[in-house]
Amino acid sequence: MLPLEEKQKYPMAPGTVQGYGQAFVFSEDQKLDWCNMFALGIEPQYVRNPNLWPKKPEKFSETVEEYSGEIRKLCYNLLTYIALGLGLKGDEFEEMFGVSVQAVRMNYYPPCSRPDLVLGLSPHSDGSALTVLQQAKGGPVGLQILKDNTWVPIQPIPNALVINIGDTIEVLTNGKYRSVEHRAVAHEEKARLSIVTFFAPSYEVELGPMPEFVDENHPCKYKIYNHGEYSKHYVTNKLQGKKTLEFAKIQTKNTN
Ligand SMILES: O=C(O)CCC(=O)C(=O)O
Ligand SMILES: [Fe+2]
Repeated sequence: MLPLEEKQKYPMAPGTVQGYGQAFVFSEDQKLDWCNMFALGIEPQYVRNPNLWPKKPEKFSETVEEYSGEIRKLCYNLLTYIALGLGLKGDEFEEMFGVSVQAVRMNYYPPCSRPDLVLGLSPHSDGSALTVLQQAKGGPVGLQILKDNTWVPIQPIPNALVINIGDTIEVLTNGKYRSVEHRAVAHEEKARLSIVTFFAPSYEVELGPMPEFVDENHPCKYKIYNHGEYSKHYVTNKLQGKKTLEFAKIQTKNTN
């Protein structure tokens, strides 16, 4: 592992999500997650901050480029099959998304002597369309998803990626496919590393439920909004379950 002073050459500035540090921290009183992150914007080029690309290890940048190129192809393939599975044209999402925004985040969860007192990463859904999550070999179970109000641990499968549906797909399908609420827990003795790719529409894209998923039995749940604004809202708020998705919800009158 790189020494701290090397990592600190690439700091995540307050209110930003790229570089080394802790994201989603908004107050002195906030209980911090037991996790160090290193995050980079990958595509399109304008989301990159070259000053944050580490010079060490020597092959880091080349490896990230190669890995991200392959994951990008995978995401486009997944979106094709998801579209076909939903009865849409295979290239529906690709066309709608424009030049998709891709970012990578490496989450390092050190061992914690009192894992019962902390969370590795607070509950949230991802603000992406799809998330591709890779877990380092030999690490402990850390990822959990919320299913029927119960946190279910996701056993890492060797050489397998975990694919999560993000908020964009939930909105586009008017809730037919829901973004998964998840969190990470720390382990008493073992460190854990996850490498997570977020794949999302271009920031200019206006999103809302597709007409195919709205009818009298399925009223429109989300408004039309700009994805760039949603992303901004997402990264400037605390991780708190699926709360950020409320940004996109059509407010129904409270009839109580
Ligand atoms: O480490 C994990 O398994 C979860 C990471 C995650 O949810 C994220 O980075 O958004
Ligand atoms: Fe996540």
